[in-house]
Formats: sequence, C-alpha cells, structure tokens
Amino acid sequence: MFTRIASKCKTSSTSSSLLSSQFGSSSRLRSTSANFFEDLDPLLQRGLAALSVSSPTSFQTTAFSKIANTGEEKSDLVLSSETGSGKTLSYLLPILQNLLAAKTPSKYKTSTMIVVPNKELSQQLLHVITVLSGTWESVVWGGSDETRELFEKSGVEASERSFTVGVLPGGLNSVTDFRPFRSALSRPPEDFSTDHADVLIATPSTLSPVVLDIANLDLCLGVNTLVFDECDLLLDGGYLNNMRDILLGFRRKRKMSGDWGVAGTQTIFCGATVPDYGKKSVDEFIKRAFPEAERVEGSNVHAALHSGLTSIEWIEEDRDANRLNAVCDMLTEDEKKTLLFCNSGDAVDNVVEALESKGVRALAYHAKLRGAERFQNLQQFREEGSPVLVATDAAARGLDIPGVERVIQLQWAGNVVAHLHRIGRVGRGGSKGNAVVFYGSSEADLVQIIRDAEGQKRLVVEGDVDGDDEDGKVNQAFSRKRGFRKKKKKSAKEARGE
Ligand SMILES: Nc1ncnc2c1ncn2[C@@H]1O[C@H](COP(=O)(O)OP(=O)(O)OP(=O)(O)O)[C@@H](O)[C@H]1O
Repeated sequence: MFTRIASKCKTSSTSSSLLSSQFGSSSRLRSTSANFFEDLDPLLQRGLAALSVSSPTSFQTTAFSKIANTGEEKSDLVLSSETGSGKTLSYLLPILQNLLAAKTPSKYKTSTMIVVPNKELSQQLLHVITVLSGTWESVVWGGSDETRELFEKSGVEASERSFTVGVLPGGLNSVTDFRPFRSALSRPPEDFSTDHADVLIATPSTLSPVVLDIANLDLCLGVNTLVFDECDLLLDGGYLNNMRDILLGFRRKRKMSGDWGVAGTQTIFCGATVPDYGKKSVDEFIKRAFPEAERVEGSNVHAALHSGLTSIEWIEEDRDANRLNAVCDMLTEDEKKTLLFCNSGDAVDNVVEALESKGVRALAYHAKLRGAERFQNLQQFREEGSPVLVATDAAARGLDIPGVERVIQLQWAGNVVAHLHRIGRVGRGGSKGNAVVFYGSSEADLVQIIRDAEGQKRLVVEGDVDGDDEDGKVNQAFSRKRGFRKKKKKSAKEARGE
C-alpha cells in the first residue's frame, strides 16, 4: 500500500517591494505597473510578442535597471529567483537593448559572453535570442537544424538583421582548430569576410581553453557583459576547473581595465538555487571572488514549493513494480503532459520499455543517448509527439518546455538542489502544474526535512552546517554531496539512541 501525503502549495505573499516579484495566483506571471517593455527597441518588442510575453515581472524590471546602460557604473550581480520565473529574459533584454541602443556598436568584438552548462541549454538560449532578433540570419554559427526549425515555427516576422549571435562549438583544441572562429569574435576592422558575433554562447569546456590562452586576451577586451547561467551548477563539481580558467582569463582583463582605457566587465551570476551552506558553498565562492557583487533576489528563492505548483504529492513506496503500476494508472487516467524523472540512464530506458509495453507512449532523455536522438526526443515531447518524457537530471536544469503539466519523480532526486530543479520543470512562466514524488522508506527521514520546510519561506537558512544546531539542519539537507548522507547517518544514530 502507498502512503500518500499531498501538500497544497501556498502562494507566497511578499512585502518587500523591490524583491517581491512574479508569484501569485494569477495564471500569468505577476507583472508590474512600470512596464519597461514599452521603452524597448521595437525589434525586441516584436520578439517578446512572438514569445507571448507581454509585461515584465518586477524581478525583470529590477534586473533591467542594473544591467541596462544608464551611464552609471554597474556592479557585478547575482540574480536569483525561483525556477521558471523568467531569469533568461531578465539578463537578455537589457543586454540586447544595450546592443541596439549603442550609438557606436562594436562591430569587431564580441561584447557579451554567456556561459551555460550544456549544448541543449546553448540551443535553447540561441532560440530565444534568435526570436528576439527577428531573423535566423542573426545566427553567425552554431545553430542546429532543430533550433532553426523551432525558430521557423515561432512565426517571427523577418526583420533587418540587428545583432548577431554564435554558439562556440566544442573540440577547438588547437590554434588551427580555433582560427576559423577567431575573427568572428574579434576581427580586424578591414576584414569584412566574416560575420562577427555580438553575443557568444558557450559551455565552460568550450570557452575555457579559448579565454585562458594569453594569445586570445584581445577576445576578452571587448566583453562588457559576462553571464554565468545556472551558476551554482557551473561553480561546482565537473565544471569548476574550466570555470576557474575562464575567471582567470577575465581577471587578466580586469587588471587592464582603467589603466589602458579598457572598459570593465559586468559579471552576472544567475540561478534558481545558490547554495549558501558553509565555507565551500557557491555563495561563498562568489563572495570571495566578487566581493562587491550586488544581489537581486526574487521572492520564493529556495522555497520548498515554487509558485507554479498547485500541489505536490509524496508517495512512500519501496517496490519498483508498484511505483510503475501507479504511474501507469496516472498516465492513462488523465493523459497530462508529463516529465518523469529517474536517477540513471539505464533506469530511464527500462521505464520507457515498461511503459511502452503497457501501451503508454514515452520517450527517453539522458546523457548516454546519441546527441541527435536526445535532441529529437526532446523536440517531439515539446511538440506533443509524445505525452511522456522519461529523463535523468540531464533534463532537470534550465530546460523550458511549454505545456508540461506534471512532474513525477519515479526515483527521488536524493538532494534538495536536484529536487527543486526537477519540480521546477512544471508551472513555468505563470502556468500551473503539479508534482508527484515517490520515495523509499529509507529516504523518509530526508523527505521529512523538506516537508517540514514547506511551510517556511526559505529552504536554506544561514547556520552552522557542521554543528548540531537547529538552524543548520536545513542547510545540511541542502548540501549537494554530503548533506543527505550526513543527515541520514545522524538520523540512524538518533534512532539507535546513540
Ligand atoms: N514576463 C513574463 N511574462 C510571461 N512569461 C514570461 C515572462 N518572462 C519569461 N516568461 C516565460 O517564462 C518561461 C520560463 O522562463 P526561463 O526559462 O527564463 O525561466 P528561469 O527562471 O530561467 O527558470 P530555470 O531556473 O528553471 O532555468 C519561459 O517560457 C519564458 O518565455
């Protein structure tokens, strides 16, 4: 038998006017009375209409005021707001407006670099920028056939080319590999043979060798905005070494700012989760490297329940077969567009097979699939070709798939960061959806920590991570790697009366 616990989600009421933002009970993101969209370049206004975005959230309004050129000096920024709250546009709109408004645009140097964790997010970002630019012609290089197709379906009216964008490809290991792209990032004024990219999208592994090479210092010189999207993922684990190299490359540039008449770079860290537990946290890393960085925070950041959720149902069940039967019942009962999470690629494949054998159409999405197949499956799911996508955490970060009505964690994420991002794939951009989470009896104590936090405004609180104080409790749960294990051990000890 299942133990079912349903949590109804409260909508947060916020009092802080600057930081309160998009959350509310309306079916669209809550917008502000001051609509900076009205002052945007007409090209961007057309692009926003194509994206069906009509008015900004207050978080976007605040971010705009911190990034748009006003003649004032700009601070480095940490932009954090809950999943699905429109962080991408919060940095893109001011960046693109700056480009369009520049009286003497840099025709020779890339002025914006945006770093995202993977190819899928590169292509997703490319799609948004292309829609905002109004023409596929703005893509200098790196656009895939699928992204082009997506753009064509956006129904955007072709416009004069305004700004250009490129996705830095992988595998540029030598100077020779890189040469064809070099002039697109910083070309001599007399060279009109190549299009240059105003905005460069890259992953840490593609950008770090380029930026680290002292011979490419000039490529950084024109960069006035550097964005790290999904910053907590980038500043952790496998990405960290490449990220350190990129930051080192830009530190060199910073040293030249002022003295040599080189303009500074505004660095923007963006994420729905910026863990702040203890000395090794991402938040501490940013504080050390960018002590002056200003924080712009939407309400609900790190809340256990985000504002797009109508309910979350927790189901304790140890047996895989029972979980699968329950999921099949749900999927056949209401045919909701569902993103279903498992913890490994093998588990995903097995579940897809099992669902198909029960007559439920489902597609797989995980890192072990060939890139093209993965992309195709995602595309089919986007376009309603299949009502169910079964995925690993490869789909938990940043992916914006319209119309997803439900997220099911068939296997529970196992840490709070992944949990928040998984349930954040539903209820985006002002839409609503629900989540279902299966967990085992051995995970019950950890689940309880999150459930206890459902009534709190923030899941993460300041506190002594390694101590036993109550404040530290939730912080430990938030720890990506060790918190849960530690907490589990502690619970086991307590159960034994030690
Ligand atoms: N002002 C707005 N009004 C309505 N929809 C919006 C607005 N701003 C953004 N959106 C839509 O909200 C959706 C989510 O946006 P986005 O992907 O930028 O979220 P996010 O905050 O980056 O989420 P995550 O943290 O999960 O990456 C997108 O489909 C976007 O078009």
